[in-house]
Amino acid sequence: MHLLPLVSTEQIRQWDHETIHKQGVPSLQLMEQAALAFVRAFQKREVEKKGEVWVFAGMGNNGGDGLAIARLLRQCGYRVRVWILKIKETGSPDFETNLARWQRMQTTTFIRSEEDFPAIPDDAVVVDALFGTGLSRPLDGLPAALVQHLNAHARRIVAVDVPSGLLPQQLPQSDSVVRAHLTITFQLPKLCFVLQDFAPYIGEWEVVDIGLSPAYLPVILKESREYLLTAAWARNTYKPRERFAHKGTYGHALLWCGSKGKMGAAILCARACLRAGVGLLTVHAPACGYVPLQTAVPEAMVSVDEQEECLSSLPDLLPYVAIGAGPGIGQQEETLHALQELLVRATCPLVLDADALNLIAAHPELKKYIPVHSILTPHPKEFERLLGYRWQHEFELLDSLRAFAKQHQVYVILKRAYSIIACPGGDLFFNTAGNAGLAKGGSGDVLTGIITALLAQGYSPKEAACLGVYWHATAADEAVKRQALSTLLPTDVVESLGAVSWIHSHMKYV
Ligand SMILES: NC(=O)C1=CN([C@@H]2O[C@H](COP(=O)(O)OP(=O)(O)OC[C@H]3O[C@@H](n4cnc5c(N)ncnc54)[C@H](O)[C@@H]3O)[C@@H](O)[C@H]2O)[C@@H](O)CC1
Ligand SMILES: [K+]
Repeated sequence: MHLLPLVSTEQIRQWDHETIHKQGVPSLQLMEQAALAFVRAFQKREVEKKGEVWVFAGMGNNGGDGLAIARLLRQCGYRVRVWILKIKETGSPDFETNLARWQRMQTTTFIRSEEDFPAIPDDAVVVDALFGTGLSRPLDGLPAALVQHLNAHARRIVAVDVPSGLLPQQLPQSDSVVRAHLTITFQLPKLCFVLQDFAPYIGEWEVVDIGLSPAYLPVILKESREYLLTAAWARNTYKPRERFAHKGTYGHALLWCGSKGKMGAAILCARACLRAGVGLLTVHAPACGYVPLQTAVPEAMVSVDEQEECLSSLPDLLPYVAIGAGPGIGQQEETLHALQELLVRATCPLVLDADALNLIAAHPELKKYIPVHSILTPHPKEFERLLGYRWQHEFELLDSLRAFAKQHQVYVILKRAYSIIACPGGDLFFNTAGNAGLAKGGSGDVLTGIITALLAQGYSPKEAACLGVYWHATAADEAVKRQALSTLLPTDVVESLGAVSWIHSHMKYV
């Protein structure tokens, strides 16, 4: 387990409710725990205490959190000021209690109209505690004006739980949503945190544990259809090498890749496949690839195509338990025919990438031949070609991914920042590891090699897709410790596959 469910605000409210009413944790105590968790994260990130912290609080529980945070930050030595958006007579009970506690230490200023908006100093950090998950509709009137004032004048905004004005289940359409630089959110990440359309509002984000009852987590996990991949999950899923293993234990993979001018793709893919633990590897490549492959990847066997410059045939497929196809193959007519034959004849799931996907997109009649449980690894443009249309927004993208995976009974990996893995059963997995150094030709070839290796070693297609994405990304994170984002090469990612920390807990020195 150890996957993190990405939740809706409804789910998290239900969890709050269960913790308060079934586990008997008073809501005021929960608020204090939330504030404390927030302050710990805040302290690590906002170490400068030169400027003041300006807390803007609403009158619901998010505002109550803000007041408790103000008190705790003050105790930690920050200079804190509090503004309260006064839109009604009385706030929630926990807000009122925390207001009284704060007012015993320091005064507050109430904002009743736009004339009350303060000029915000450049060195102040704004804590946005106006509205949280209780918001029911987009902001308007005075709250909307205050949000716009903060967006226009605050140099740094840290949001409590969610940026105020954001409705996590709806696209942000108005400009009355706080544009936070950092969001410190409670207990679990919300689905919108991994969606591109929400990124300008959420900024960086961090999840803090506020101590909601673990007894309720299984209910959330059961209901959830979207998850975040984590190191703990990867550690659990990864199968360590067995003492009495031999090369046959870890499968014989075939990579069907390369063409003249693109043999590098085949080489990168093959190196990644070997590093990711495959027992035996054969690369089927055009004749022009024979010497480069044998030289650059001596561990791999090479099966030579009849054609000099592009793929036109298949080897006997019987020996192989996993097949990766596509890197560097080009889109020649002969290759198209051979690809169709591969799709028809393969008896194991395939990993399909790059021009294999483009050929399928250009000849949609091929889709019906894709073996069930194959793994497709398009980047957004390739997925758009496969779909035949462009999605308008991220929620539509998620629907399209699910529908495509279900219709064709395949796993789709949408490669981008926060890659998404869509499963035929409807589950979505999100990866938040990795970095912009991966935005370079050759990164996809490495991913295909890793996933093919995992399939060959007996991982299920779902595990191979998810673990492959996570391994690739965390290897890139490891590699940038010695490289800049701009200088990172796919080769560095391959070389770092063995350096990721989650893999090493399995080493047994006996
Ligand atoms: N006991 C709990 O349930 C906990 C809640 N926590 C905090 O509580 C937050 C949720 O608190 P609440 O449910 O009180 O709600 P919020 O504090 O998010 O805001 C709701 C308040 O805004 C008003 N409101 C809603 N929509 C509005 C709109 N469009 N324009 C103007 N006013 C509007 C409501 O009448 C209500 O007073 C979470 O985000 C989190 O910060 C944490 O303290 C942890 C524990
Ligand atoms: K907020």
